[in-house]
Amino acid sequence: MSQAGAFPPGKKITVVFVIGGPGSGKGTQCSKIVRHFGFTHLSAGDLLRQQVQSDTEHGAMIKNLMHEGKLVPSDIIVRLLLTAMLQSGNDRFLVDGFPRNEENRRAYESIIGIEPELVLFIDCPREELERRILHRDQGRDDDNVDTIRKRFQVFHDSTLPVVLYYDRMGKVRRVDGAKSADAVFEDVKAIFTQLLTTQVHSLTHIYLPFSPIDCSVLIKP
Ligand SMILES: Nc1ncnc2c1ncn2[C@@H]1O[C@H](COP(=O)(O)OP(=O)(O)OP(=O)(O)O)[C@@H](O)[C@H]1O
Ligand SMILES: Nc1ccn([C@@H]2O[C@H](COP(=O)(O)O)[C@@H](O)[C@H]2O)c(=O)n1
Ligand SMILES: [Mg+2]
Repeated sequence: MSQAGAFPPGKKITVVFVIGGPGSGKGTQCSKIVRHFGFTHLSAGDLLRQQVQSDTEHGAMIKNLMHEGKLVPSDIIVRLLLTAMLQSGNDRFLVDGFPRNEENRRAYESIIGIEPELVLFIDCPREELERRILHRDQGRDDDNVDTIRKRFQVFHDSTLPVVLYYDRMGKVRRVDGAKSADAVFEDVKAIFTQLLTTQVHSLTHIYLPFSPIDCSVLIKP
């Protein structure tokens, strides 16, 4: 049963999925989008790392799966995303690093059920991805050569098919992630500007079922 009704009624919730290989720049671009467009950035990986750090019920299992570059059960990550969305009080969300596979996508549709407006796909060659991650000094347990290789395999085998699914729906906006972070954001900025302009335009064309003169028939003599 979808929890879409858990959001305040009458509030349009905008969800954008941000998908790309490990190290493609999802977090980097999401930080820029937040500053420029006022979205709430929900990093699936960060939500899971918080579970590990706070040693929750699933913390140990999540830690082991992340160390292996494997994906955690979809209901866990989807319920973490839902809780974060509801707690934020915002109505615009960047869901970073999700969905990662078909199971993620189906669990999201079943539990949250808010169709993404767009899927931002940050495309970047593998050699560049590996270079970035091995130079990234964030102390992540999964930024080692072995785990990186497994994460790449998951991205290729499980995540790219999800990008294809949304591409068939015309929802994917691809950017060249190999450019500089600022140059990538120029492309990202154009995509989000178009999205939000279209949304404002659609709101100003709300259909009124009757013209003002019709009201006269409702006024008792
Ligand atoms: N366009 C870019 N050019 C060069 N370096 C970049 C670019 N974008 C991000 N980086 C750097 O590459 C590393 C990975 O970036 P980031 O953490 O944003 O990627 P990510 O897609 O969120 O990765 P992960 O999936 O592992 O969380 C960081 O050190 C970041 O500073
Ligand atoms: N939908 C997801 C997203 C992430 N994970 C696990 O977290 C790891 C790190 O993700 P980043 O986006 O921060 O790179 C990822 O390798 C997975 O182990 C997940 O299980 N499901
Ligand atoms: Mg990231």
